[in-house]
Amino acid sequence: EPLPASAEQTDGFHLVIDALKANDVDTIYGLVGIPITDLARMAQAEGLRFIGFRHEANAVNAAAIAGYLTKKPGIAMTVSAPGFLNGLVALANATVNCFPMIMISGSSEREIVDLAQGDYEELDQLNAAKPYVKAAYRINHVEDIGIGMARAIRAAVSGRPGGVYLDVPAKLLGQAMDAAAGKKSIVKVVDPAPAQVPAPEAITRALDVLKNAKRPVIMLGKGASYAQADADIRAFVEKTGIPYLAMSMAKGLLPDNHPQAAIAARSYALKEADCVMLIGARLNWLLSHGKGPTWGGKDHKDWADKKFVQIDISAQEMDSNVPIDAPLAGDIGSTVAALLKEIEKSGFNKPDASWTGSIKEKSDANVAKMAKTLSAKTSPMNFMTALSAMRDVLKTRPDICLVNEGANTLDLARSVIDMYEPRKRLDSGTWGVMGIGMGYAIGAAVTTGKPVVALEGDSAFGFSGMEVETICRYNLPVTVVIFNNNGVYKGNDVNPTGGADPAPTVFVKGSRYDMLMQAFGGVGVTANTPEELSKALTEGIASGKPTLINVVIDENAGTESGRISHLNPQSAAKKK
Ligand SMILES: Cc1ncc(Cn2c(C)c(CCOP(=O)(O)OP(=O)(O)O)sc2=O)c(N)n1
Repeated sequence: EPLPASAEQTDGFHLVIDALKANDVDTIYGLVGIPITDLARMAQAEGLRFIGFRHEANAVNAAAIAGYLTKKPGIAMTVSAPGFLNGLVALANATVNCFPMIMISGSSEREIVDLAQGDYEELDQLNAAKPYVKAAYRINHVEDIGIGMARAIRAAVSGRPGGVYLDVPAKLLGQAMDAAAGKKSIVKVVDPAPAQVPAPEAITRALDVLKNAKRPVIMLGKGASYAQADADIRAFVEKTGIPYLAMSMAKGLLPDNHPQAAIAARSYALKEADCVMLIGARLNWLLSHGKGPTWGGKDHKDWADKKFVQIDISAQEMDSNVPIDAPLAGDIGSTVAALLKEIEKSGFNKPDASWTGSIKEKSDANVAKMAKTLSAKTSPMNFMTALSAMRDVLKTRPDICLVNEGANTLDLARSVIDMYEPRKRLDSGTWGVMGIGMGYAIGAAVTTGKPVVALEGDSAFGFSGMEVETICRYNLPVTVVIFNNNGVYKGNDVNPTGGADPAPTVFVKGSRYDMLMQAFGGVGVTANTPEELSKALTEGIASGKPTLINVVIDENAGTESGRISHLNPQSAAKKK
């Protein structure tokens, strides 16, 4: 006999799922266990996709990149304490990179945690998360699930996007309430990321600074990619005629072979520019903090005499490193639209051909120099000869995502492999973190439904390599390419003591990563030549099957820490 409608009950399990579905969430990335296993099963039964991982960090990385690609918060789910802590690194990375996501973790009961009475996986997760996330919330009562999820969603995507921690005590899931009241408590968030339009006077000021510049340059950051204002950003670059640079994840916003691309003349452009316009790019370590020799300054503290225009959604970002002459606090889409409108009205004279011509000259010279290195025949392959083969294959598929991490593998691929469409290059980003590879590859494959290529240094791959089983389990169209030079950075290091142990930076020689993929039913290939690499990569992409290409790279190739070796501290005490 069905219960009368008024007596019908719902509970925390169902309301968490209802709240996610009401806000168009269709995928959860996670790793089950107490207390979320049934939540995952019920979510799946109610039509959500639950992608189960082998380590929480990779699940959270997948959710983070899904957030970056869709502008909707990626959703990750972990168990309490150790599962939560495993995911926290990737949640912090999402926050640093401004990727919108929510990590929902089961947690212990407050009354036991607060008396430190030793609960199962006891940890004060809410407070442990706070320093590393944009916002952290706990829901204690079943009737608050709707508003709590709404808060988390809005916190993740509004303003500067970031990682949000949502703490769900085990008891909450079992709490029951009247079904009708439960339905009423679900909140569909209205306009979660409202436009933030800059003040008209800020628009005028910025255009004045740009119009008075003799040698302006635009720097596009991943915030510009994230904005999904691709047509307006392209129109702004082309209408102003200003040469532009792109940070690694902004590559492809305009095609890398665009006539105004200054990427191949980056050092010249940054040194010689008298005005730099930052669009969704922060002046952090990746841009030498906007000062010093990179920017034409005498020493690393010297603020070269340049004018800066900066678009950032956070007003507080301005003057972070050097004074900003024309701050534009607003979302990039609204701000670029307002700049275009003003240019329509008041016009804009393109920079003098002496400036754009000098950049083109430098670019062409550098491209010619690189072409020589790329066309060299080497055996075994080095990074550049392998990248040359990859570049030619990937050029035929501008629509697929390239995930990239490593040291030399990251730095060199960034300059060799051109991107032609926005949001296709997904890499170690702001933190230069290793371990994003398989998580990002899975998140991108699930989100886009298209083939993904993950180009990995062999050490970088090791951080998330077990997820090749996850890739096979869901039969994802991911081709993992490992540049195998037998070690962290290079493979030729020796134990300084002369002892039998391997040097801290080397791995087993001749390792066969391809067999790892075969172990789970995927396709594994070893490539010793550019031809073998091209063939395997073309077939991997076309097959849509999980594929791993173990690329044999000269162990003497590359430099320690790639292009950031200068960040290593030097020992002052020389051992006798
Ligand atoms: C989480 C984490 N651990 C360690 C590092 C340090 N690190 C490490 C360990 C790298 C791997 C370099 O080795 P690789 O084999 O992946 O790269 P190449 O062979 O391309 O140089 S790059 C780098 O900055 C890091 N960035 N992030």
